[in-house]
Amino acid sequence: MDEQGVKVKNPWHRPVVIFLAAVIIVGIIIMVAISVVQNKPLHQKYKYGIVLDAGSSHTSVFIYEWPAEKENNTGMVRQKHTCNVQGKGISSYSANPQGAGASLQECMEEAKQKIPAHRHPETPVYLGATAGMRLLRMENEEASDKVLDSVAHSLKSYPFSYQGARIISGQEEGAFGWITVNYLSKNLRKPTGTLGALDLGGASTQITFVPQQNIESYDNSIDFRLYGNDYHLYTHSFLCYGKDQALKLSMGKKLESTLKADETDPIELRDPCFHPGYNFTRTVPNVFNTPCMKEMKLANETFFHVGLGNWSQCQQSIRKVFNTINCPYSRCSFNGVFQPSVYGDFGAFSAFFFVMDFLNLTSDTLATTKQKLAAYCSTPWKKIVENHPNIKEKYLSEYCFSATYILTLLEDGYKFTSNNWKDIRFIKKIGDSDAGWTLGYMLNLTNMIPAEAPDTPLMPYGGYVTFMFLFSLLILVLLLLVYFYFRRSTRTGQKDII
Ligand SMILES: Nc1nc2c(ncn2[C@@H]2O[C@H](COP(=O)(O)OP(=O)(O)OP(=O)(O)O)[C@@H](O)[C@H]2O)c(=O)[nH]1
Ligand SMILES: [Ca+2]
Repeated sequence: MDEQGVKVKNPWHRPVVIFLAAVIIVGIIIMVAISVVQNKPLHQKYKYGIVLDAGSSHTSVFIYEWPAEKENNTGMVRQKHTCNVQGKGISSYSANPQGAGASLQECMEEAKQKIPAHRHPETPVYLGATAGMRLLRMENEEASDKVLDSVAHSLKSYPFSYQGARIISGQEEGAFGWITVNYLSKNLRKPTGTLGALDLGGASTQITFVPQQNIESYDNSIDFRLYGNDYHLYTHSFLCYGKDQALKLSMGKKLESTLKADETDPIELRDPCFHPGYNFTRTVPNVFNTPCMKEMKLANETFFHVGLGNWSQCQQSIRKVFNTINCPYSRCSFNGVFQPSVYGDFGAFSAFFFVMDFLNLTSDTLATTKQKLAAYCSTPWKKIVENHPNIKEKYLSEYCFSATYILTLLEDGYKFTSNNWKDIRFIKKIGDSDAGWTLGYMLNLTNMIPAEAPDTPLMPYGGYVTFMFLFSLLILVLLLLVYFYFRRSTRTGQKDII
């Protein structure tokens, strides 16, 4: 047979094959491109929320953002921006309530810049005040109402959706801190354990965790149903046991035992919680100007606060602020408050972190922590100042007291031991969001954590794209294999004929 006859029989004519292959490849590219583009999350569409944390020592403004179509998924809300309000907390404006509202202006203007204008009207803004305002309300309810009115008036003047300014309860503060850390750690939709929350503020401190034992007091129990799981939480907030109020309590006790009411000479308060060589003149009313203590009338208006730098004596003096005598339950932390045994891992944030991080004590054993702290406390004040020229002296002078207070609170108060000390993680942030009550508060008020788990798509977006890609690749490989197979068999046929 001649060559022409063979050519006519060959169905795999080159141009046709190239054309077909090109069409298939282009088809596959289009298919993958469409699947990517069509299913891409619309990440331009973000929603926003603003929460003001009006703490006892200062106010912070938190701006959160989340993809509009994924608001019910855990871990989707993230902190976009924070702004620290200049000056002290809003409770310090009791004598000048208008000043409280005015103090928020700078940070609220910043919020206007950070959030796209077309989202302003739908962006909720909440203000929650904590222990500083709880104390002011105890002292002077009219003044605390005026301060709240002032901040409410100020917040309403912005183009956001004002949702209220109120004093949150200690239970809320503890529970929302727990929700925040577990939401950010993505613990809430998994069967794994949860993270307890330890928050140390200036005026109060909170402990919240899922206990193994029964909760014997109604006030300390709080229930949540989140993403289809039930959580039975233990929580307690100790008013007056934030680190600033605890310092006053501790100094007040020392003053009471040192000073006599008829004393007229300038007197010295020799304090083991401050560095040797530290000497500062303080006024007596400045220690007792808190509803956390009974006022003490003293002849002296001022006293010399003199440091001794003795860690173990400091701990002895701090123990006196915890009352461990009366416990009407099977077990207590202190001051007659029920507490089950601490259980599981804990995230310890705010001042727990600031203090332990500054002293490099976030990852030591309890014994090493104590040794290092003892050495730090006995370091002369002059040397401490030399070593840290850029830190405010007020903060710097208090680290020995604060860290000793933290150890005593955790060990003697909450009953952590050297065995479970490693379960405490000193943290500031999880991902890029701060640990604190504000995120949990917003998630709760915007119903962003549903009680039941939302339906999930059959396949996640990433899995879908990968599947489409691999499947297309498989088709291409098969086509190529078929092509080469036929080409070979055609050639073999030609040879046979020749
Ligand atoms: N060393 C140090 N201390 C800080 C820092 N920020 C805040 N503090 C102090 O740490 C303590 C606790 O601060 P926060 O957690 O902000 O307390 P708060 O929210 O104002 O107080 P509460 O209303 O009791 O929660 C206060 O005594 C603050 O003065 C910091 O960056 N470094
Ligand atoms: Ca706080």
